[in-house]
This record gives sequence, structure tokens and C-alpha cells, in this order.
Amino acid sequence: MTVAWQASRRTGGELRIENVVRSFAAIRAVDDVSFTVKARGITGLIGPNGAGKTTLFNSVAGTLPINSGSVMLNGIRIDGLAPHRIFGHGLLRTFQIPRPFAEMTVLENVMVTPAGQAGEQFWNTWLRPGLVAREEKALRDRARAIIEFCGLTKVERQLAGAISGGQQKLVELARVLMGDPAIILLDEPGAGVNPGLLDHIVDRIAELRKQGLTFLIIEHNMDVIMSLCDHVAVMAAGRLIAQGRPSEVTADSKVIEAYLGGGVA
Ligand SMILES: Nc1ncnc2c1ncn2[C@@H]1O[C@H](COP(=O)(O)OP(=O)(O)OP(=O)(O)O)[C@@H](O)[C@H]1O
Repeated sequence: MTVAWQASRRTGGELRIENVVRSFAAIRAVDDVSFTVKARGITGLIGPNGAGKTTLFNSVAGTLPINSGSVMLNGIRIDGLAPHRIFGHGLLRTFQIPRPFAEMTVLENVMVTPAGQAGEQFWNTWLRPGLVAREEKALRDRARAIIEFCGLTKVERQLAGAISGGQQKLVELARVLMGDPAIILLDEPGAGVNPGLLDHIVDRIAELRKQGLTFLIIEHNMDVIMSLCDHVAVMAAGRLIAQGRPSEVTADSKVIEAYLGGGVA
């Protein structure tokens, strides 16, 4: 029997992206971009293919160093920190293509959490077996509660490589939730997901926001953006060309022009 799970252990999640530049040789993939993701809100990041959205995500999450500018999380400067330190400050991300351990079950995938458990120190297995067993049980209970929250209980014993692409997206979300995030960067949660499951994913994201989490979401599906986001930032050719409420940015002539000129996915 699992206990109801609440995503409310951290507070905050405000992300301030200021004048960020990231180039690849002559291409300024992110060109002097500034915007703020409000704590406990859902900000969408949209733009045509090649706009620089993924590069900005990678820069914020610490996997790509930035050339200039700054990234602040809850007032703490995080650009230049290693990805695991940024993770430690509560910023976690998912990937456009889910990356589960295909030969492990859904439950095992969700139980793979950051270092620091007693069982990871091998001598504990002999000297303090009770502690290791208690930690293992607490981890399993927490994983099962999060799996239930994500609606994955029916498939928790299946191999993660054998479930649908949409369910794998939910496994990614569950894994991120195990890391106790303040802010989650979601990379195209709707890509390749059937409409029924997409409604469920949207509902879970809305519930997590209600519980105090903050989101920055890259998404090409405008229905998802319109139903979830309270703020939208629009990039094109590396630059931020508009930001505001969803209804404002979709009516903005610069945005319409960028999509018509750049081709919408
Ligand atoms: N590792 C890299 N090396 C060289 N150029 C890159 C690299 N990564 C991205 N780019 C270039 O940077 C620009 C922005 O790409 P990016 O993938 O960030 O855009 P995007 O908005 O995420 O696009 P999509 O919606 O198609 O995923 C593109 O011109 C791309 O070719």
C-alpha cells in the first residue's frame, strides 16, 4: 500500500535568464536572451525549429557552458556550476527523447536516484544492513507513491523499454520527481504522445504546479502551451522575439512571421 505523495518539499523555483549567449563557431544559437520563469508558474518556451530552445535548456541545466550572461535560480548564480550541482539546487530536466534504462523495470528506473544512500557505500551492506534495508524500503515506498501519482502503477513491473513512448515520458517525469525538484525543465512532453495520454500528462503537470512546483516547458503543441502556461517566451534564430501571456504572443505579428518564415514543426 503506497501513501499519497505531495511534491511540496522545496520552495521557490524562480529562474532568471539574463543576456545569455551561446555560440557554436559562427552560429549564435542563443543570442542575448533574457526572461524570467516565475516561481510556481508554468512558462512555455516556443519557436520554430532551430530557434535555440534546446541550446538554452542545455545551457541552463549546465550541460553546455554559456559564453556570457548569467542564470540565477532563487537568487543563486548557477551558470558555470556542474550539472550535478545545479541538480542539487533543485533544477531538474527531462529530454525530448526519453532515456530510460530499457532492461530495467519501471519501478527500478524510478528508484535510480542521486548518490548519498547508505547502500552505495559497500561496507554498509555488511556493517549496517538494517540501515540499508530501511533506506531501500523508504526509497521503494517513495518511488511507488510517485509512480501512482504518475498513473504508472499498472506497468511498474514491466521493462521500461517495452512500454509506450508516452508512458516513457511519464517515467522520466517520475524519475525527476524522485530528485525533489523546485523547478522542472520539460523538453517536449507532448512529442509522440497519443491524445489520451497527453491529456493525462497535462493534468499531472497542472497538479504539480498546484502543489508548488515551477516549470519551463519546450513544446510545439500549441494546445498544450495554451492550456498550461501563464507566460510564454518565443525564440527565433537565437533571439527572444516576444514574451507575454499565451493569447498575447500568439497574436504578435513578429511571432506569426517567424513561424511562417521558419516553418512550424
Ligand atoms: N552541438 C552543436 N553544434 C553546432 N551547432 C549546433 C549544435 N547544437 C545546436 N546547433 C545549432 O544551433 C541552432 C539552434 O539549435 P537548437 O537545437 O537549440 O534549436 P531548437 O529551437 O531546440 O530546435 P528544435 O525545435 O528543432 O529542437 C541551430 O542552428 C543548430 O543547428
